[in-house]
Amino acid sequence: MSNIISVNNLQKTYGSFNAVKGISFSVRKGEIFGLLGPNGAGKSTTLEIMETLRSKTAGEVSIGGFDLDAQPENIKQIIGIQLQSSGFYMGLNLVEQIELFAGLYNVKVDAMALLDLVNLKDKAKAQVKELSGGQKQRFSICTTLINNPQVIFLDEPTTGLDPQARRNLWDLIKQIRDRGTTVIITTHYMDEAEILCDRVAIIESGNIIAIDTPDALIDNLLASGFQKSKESKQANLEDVFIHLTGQQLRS
Ligand SMILES: Nc1ncnc2c1ncn2[C@@H]1O[C@H](COP(=O)(O)OP(=O)(O)OP(=O)(O)O)[C@@H](O)[C@H]1O
Repeated sequence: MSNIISVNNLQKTYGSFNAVKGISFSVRKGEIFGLLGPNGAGKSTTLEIMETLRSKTAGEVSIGGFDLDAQPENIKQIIGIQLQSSGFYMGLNLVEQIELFAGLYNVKVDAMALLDLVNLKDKAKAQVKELSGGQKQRFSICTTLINNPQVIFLDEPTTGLDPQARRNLWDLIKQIRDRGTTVIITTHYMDEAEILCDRVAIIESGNIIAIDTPDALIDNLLASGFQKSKESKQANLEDVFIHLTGQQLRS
């Protein structure tokens, strides 16, 4: 698989504080790539630099063959960025929001088809403030797709969602990947990363300390002699919750 993103020796300092300390990684076309790490590790900073929303201190970034320093406008054309609720316009319904963004991108979209993809067709005439948390997240992911991007960036997309809404969102993100879009995601949830991500980079204090498939990282840990102190059960409380509250998609 060819690389669609390449980051080389990326650094970011805020005053005298080194938030990102010279990280390098590549993202393959069509994969879901996770940036994992504790609070303050530098995930959002890295993501926002790639999204052209934040300046970098040093290093090179290329996306879709375009150089971040020389061709940021070309990069903007081929990426999709997730807006938070505050980025939406009051008083417009979902279809109108999509059409507004499409106008800004100067592209034509089938708003209903996009809403159908994220299972929000029945909310077409609703306003963002009338959506549940999970529906808001699905709509915000929907808006990343308006310009038919090659890469989308999702910053902690499932934070605050209930287990079913999270699983629905995972299915949606996989569906988007399966359509050929590369997905970069940050998350604090390791179960999410394990299920969703093709590869992950673990960032700590501005450095990448591991990068691989979740499977390979787990196998490496086991090969080092790691053992859990307690045998784990075949199901957990989340399985109980999902089983009791039903698997159907919430609307
Ligand atoms: N605008 C800023 N000015 C100064 N320091 C900043 C700024 N933005 C981020 N930082 C610092 O840079 C470090 C990395 O922040 P960043 O938001 O990238 O971390 P993160 O891994 O996304 O964390 P979280 O998981 O909490 O979102 C943190 O120590 C943060 O305090």
